[in-house]
Amino acid sequence: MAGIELKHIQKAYTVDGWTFPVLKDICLQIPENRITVLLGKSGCGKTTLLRLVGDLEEPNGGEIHFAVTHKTAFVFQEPRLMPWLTVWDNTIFGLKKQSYDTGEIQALLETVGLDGFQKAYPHQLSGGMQQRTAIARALAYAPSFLLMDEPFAALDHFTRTQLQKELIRLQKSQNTGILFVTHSIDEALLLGHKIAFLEDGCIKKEFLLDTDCENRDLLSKELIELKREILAQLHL
Ligand SMILES: Nc1ncnc2c1ncn2[C@@H]1O[C@H](COP(=O)(O)OP(=O)(O)OP(=O)(O)O)[C@@H](O)[C@H]1O
Repeated sequence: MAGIELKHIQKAYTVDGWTFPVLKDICLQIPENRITVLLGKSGCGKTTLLRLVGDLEEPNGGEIHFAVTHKTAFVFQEPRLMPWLTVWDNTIFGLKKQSYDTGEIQALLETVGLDGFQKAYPHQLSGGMQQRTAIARALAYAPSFLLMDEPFAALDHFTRTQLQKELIRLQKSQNTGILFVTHSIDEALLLGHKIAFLEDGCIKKEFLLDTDCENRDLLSKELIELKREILAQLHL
């Protein structure tokens, strides 16, 4: 099996003696080398699902199947960099000394647009550059799947648009699978090869997009129609 398969995943939390289900019956195929977007309203359980896939939490029921070899790395909404470390040292943070190639790390920093900033500290970077460092750190680990939890939500429109484009380029060049959480329909339409709409603890609908991510136009007839279809799911 290639990619990740979620079979009838359940997850409930107990707070103050009261147990409530968040994920009731999640079935989803997350393909390798593609961007799968998990889209849904605030509080519907997107982060919970991402944490289960990243093995940060255990499901109460169901199964998660991975391809034989897999490595996951996270990128969160906040960059979560070490303030006392440079861009370079943040990027290699967590890697064993002999396990990386200096030339490859340099190439990675060039790819994410941070060449020349290797010696800069986080406070000397813009928000977008900090998030690029977080992406470089995750990619330095050479994951088969990158798990991204609203990584651009805190950025301004222009930086967000630029990083979305860069992510599409990076995904192609690194051939990494991405599970990307967002509650922005536009972001889902721009990035997703597959969009999984999460509601009421289940994947209510999946949308597959044929067009190459690099050539998407939110104002195209195809994407406007798809946006209408997604909005219709929201019952607003
Ligand atoms: N560790 C926890 N203990 C108890 N309840 C939790 C825990 N983590 C999440 N929850 C609850 O699970 C529900 C889903 O939370 P989750 O963060 O997965 O949603 P989300 O879709 O990612 O939301 P948002 O888009 O606002 O980030 C919420 O009601 C939240 O309060």
